[in-house]
Amino acid sequence: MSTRIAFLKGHGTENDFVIIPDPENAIDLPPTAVAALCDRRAGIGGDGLLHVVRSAAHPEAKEMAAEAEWFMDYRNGDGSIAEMCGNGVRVFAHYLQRAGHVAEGDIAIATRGGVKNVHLVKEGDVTVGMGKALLPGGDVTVSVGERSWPALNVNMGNPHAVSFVDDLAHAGDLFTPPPFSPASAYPDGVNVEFVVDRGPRHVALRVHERGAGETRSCGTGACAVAVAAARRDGADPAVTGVPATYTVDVPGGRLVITEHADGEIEMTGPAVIVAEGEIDAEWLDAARH
Ligand SMILES: N[C@@H](CCC[C@H](N)C(=O)O)C(=O)O
Repeated sequence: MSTRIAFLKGHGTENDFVIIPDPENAIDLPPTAVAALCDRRAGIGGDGLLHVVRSAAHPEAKEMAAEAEWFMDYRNGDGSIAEMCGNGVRVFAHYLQRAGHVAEGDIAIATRGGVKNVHLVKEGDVTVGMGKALLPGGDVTVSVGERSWPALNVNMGNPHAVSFVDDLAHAGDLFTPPPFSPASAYPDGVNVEFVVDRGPRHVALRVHERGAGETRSCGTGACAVAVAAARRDGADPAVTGVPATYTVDVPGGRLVITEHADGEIEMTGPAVIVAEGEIDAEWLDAARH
């Protein structure tokens, strides 16, 4: 009889994840195995994978262990590594609470994008301190077919290009990554958000995620969009001294983003676990090669 490995499946505004609890970092998860697990036909299916590891047990997180017991080793659905995942960190924290590893209240989670503070309540939405946005500057252009738009380069730990468009349909089918220029703006690839207005401080987006394709939501992307919208609207909290709150509709739901005068950004949204089960270890072993 083959060994089985526990997994869960969850989502945040329908940005969906395979969750692999592995406190001691004992499970080998090369990119091929991650891509196989995230495959929607031959695997479990997900936009990405949340590898749940104790910080002290992971070489990339050891230095954060004193501050944050758990490390979100985030992988994109194609097996590539990303610095941060905003929807993922809410689902990650919710999993830790459900598994009894943490209690309600404030907890710190280590990510490649630094330690993030998550506020957990008994039931309901989860709020994450996402840190500050960096605006590296430069003129960036994103295009789809014959159309092109200026984009704001926003770094939320991971890279984003935010373009305001007249109609979300202008983003096309998003089957392939939208071309951007200059290539030097994003040497490691980029997540691209297309944004329209829905009302005062209320926008909607579609996103093409690096390493995943078009997804139903992107938490870091929603934060990047709120930052871009605040600059466009003359509501930059660093200038006005007043926090700017934006409602960001995504195809899979709604996120609320507040940027404070000191630049710190908070995101609130749902976190859902939908299933748990076991992976056949022989299948996973074959997927590693
Ligand atoms: N869906 C995520 C972002 C995941 C990482 C991204 N694809 C990247 O490569 O940077 C989110 O909710 O932030």
